[in-house]
Amino acid sequence: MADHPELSAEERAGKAFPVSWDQFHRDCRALTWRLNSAGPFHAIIAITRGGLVPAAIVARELGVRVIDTVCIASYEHNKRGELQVLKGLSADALKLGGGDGKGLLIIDDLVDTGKTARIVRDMLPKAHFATVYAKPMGRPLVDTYITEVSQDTWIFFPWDLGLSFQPPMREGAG
Ligand SMILES: O=P(O)(O)OC[C@H]1O[C@H](OP(=O)(O)OP(=O)(O)O)[C@H](O)[C@@H]1O
Ligand code: HPA
Ligand SMILES: [Mg+2]
Repeated sequence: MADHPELSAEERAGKAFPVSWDQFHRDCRALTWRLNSAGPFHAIIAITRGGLVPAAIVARELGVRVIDTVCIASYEHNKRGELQVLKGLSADALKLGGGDGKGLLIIDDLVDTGKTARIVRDMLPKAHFATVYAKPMGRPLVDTYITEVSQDTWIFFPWDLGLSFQPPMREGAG
């Protein structure tokens, strides 16, 4: 190990914000309530992979049946790597959005630094951009979100969590 090992994004974040499946489902429904008045939308564009889960829930609630993906990888576990666009928008979805994204709904699970959002916004400048959670740096790039957490918070999504023993809060209690 190096003398000064680089801190991961999660370690830098410091605070933990774990989200259960129930909570996530409720937050996605709350997001849909807000989006309902911003639509109608011709199609949903999910930013993979984290955007796939909220996109499925929102699509069900709004009755949207055309769903495309923009596949972007930026974090390897909790370390940020180079942003990579692995797959762009399909020609069909681009056409539905008239070339500039009008009437399309882009969905991701969260916006953190905003770098992922910036790439997709540049692809579809007139699309509506929604995330379930937002941190201050990325928030200006999002049109609709539900919960803001501080920049030094790390959000743990239910698909990355499992049940485990929790020691009592008071030291020595048993
Ligand atoms: O605002 P940013 O700093 O760009 O970070 C936000 C992005 O990071 C995460 O995706 P990640 O690249 O880790 O891939 P995943 O969705 O496949 O987990 C998250 O799902 C967002 O897409
Ligand atoms: O807070 C976060 N949680 C999970 N994935 C992330 N990717 C960027 N920020 C986060
Ligand atoms: Mg993602």
